[in-house]
Parts: sequence; structure tokens; C-alpha cells
Amino acid sequence: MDASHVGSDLQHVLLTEEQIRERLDELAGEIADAYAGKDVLLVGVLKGAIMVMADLMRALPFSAPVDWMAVSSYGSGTKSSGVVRILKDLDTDITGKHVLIVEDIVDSGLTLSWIRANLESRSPASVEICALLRKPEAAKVDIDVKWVGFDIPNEFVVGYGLDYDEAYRGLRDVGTLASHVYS
Ligand SMILES: O=P(O)(O)OC[C@H]1O[C@H](OP(=O)(O)OP(=O)(O)O)[C@H](O)[C@@H]1O
Ligand code: HPA
Ligand SMILES: [Mg+2]
Repeated sequence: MDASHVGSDLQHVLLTEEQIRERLDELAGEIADAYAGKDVLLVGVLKGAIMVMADLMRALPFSAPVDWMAVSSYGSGTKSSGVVRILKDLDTDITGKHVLIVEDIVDSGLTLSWIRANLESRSPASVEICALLRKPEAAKVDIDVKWVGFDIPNEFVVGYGLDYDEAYRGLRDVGTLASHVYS
């Protein structure tokens, strides 16, 4: 799949690379203020959070350790199953630590509410969430996301780490897919 083909699969660009970078710079400033004088562990949720993590950690004015969890709830479809499995657990013992979960998207909220409860059961000092995207109309559970990049409409989006059946994660912008991709 070459780059021009991938581009033509997008129907509508919702967020450009530039908009994403500017917003992450703002969030990094707020996060830095919130954790001033504290050590924080950044926990990325594979695979979707790879781009957000890479850009957010470079925008932060301090060097925070990074760890990763891999869970799966979507598989190859466009709907969350709500059943979360840990595919890769943290390498770090988070007892007594401040944890900031870094995610690409809160859609139904099922994945993050499960991850947060799982991490909270390990006696950390605190657990907060930073997610680049949130779909307020899709929420199935109430979840407190302290830092949100953008609220977006209830449409399936790809790019900047987000996939459809493992494709499109490398797109620099975030957008919706043209209908021909699904058929
Ligand atoms: O709020 P929810 O409805 O639970 O959806 C959000 C989750 O779904 C996606 O992950 P996915 O399972 O597709 O894995 P991936 O990050 O490897 O693409 C996304 O990265 C979030 O982790
Ligand atoms: O809109 C989405 N796009 C890609 N992956 C996702 N996982 C949850 N929602 C989405
Ligand atoms: Mg996915």
C-alpha cells in the first residue's frame, strides 16, 4: 500500500498533524504543572498510543520513565467487545507511584475504565489519564479523563496510531475512512 493510496482511503481529515502537535504541547504544559515536584510513570496502551506517547514525552519538560501495557478489546472490528485481555503487562511495580495512562482514544470508555481499575488495584499513589481523542456520544461508562486532546464526533477514525484492521496507523493526520474501504 503506497502513501497516495492510503491518503485516498480517507474521506475527511478531522485533525491535522499540526493541530495535534499544538494541542499536545498545551497538554504537556498542564501535565508538567500537575506533576511538579513528583515522579510520574507514563504508561502507554499499545498499540494505538505509540504516536501520542512519542510526541507527548518529547513535549514534556522533564524525563519521565515509560512503560507499556498491551490489551485487546477491538480485535479486527470497529466495535469494542468490552472484554479486555492483558496481552502484555507492565514491567514496572507501580506500588506508591504516580501513574499517567497515555491513550489514543476513549470511545465507549470500556478499555480505559478496565485498565484504570486494574492499575488502581496495585496500590499506586495516583492514576490519571491523558487521551488524545474522546467520543462523548459513544460513552458507555463514566470515566474521568483528566487530559483530553479533542472531543470528536461518533465516527470511526484512523491515523496517528489508530488503525482499521491494523492499517493506517502511520498516517500523520486523523480522519474518517471512505465507505469503499469497508466494503
Ligand atoms: O473506549 P473503547 O471503546 O474501549 O476503545 C478504545 C480502545 O480501543 C482501541 O484499542 P484496540 O483494542 O483497537 O487496540 P490497538 O490500540 O492495538 O489498536 C484504542 O486504542 C483504545 O485502547
Ligand atoms: O474510532 C476508532 N478508530 C480506531 N480504533 C478505535 N478504537 C476505538 N475507537 C476507534
Ligand atoms: Mg485498534
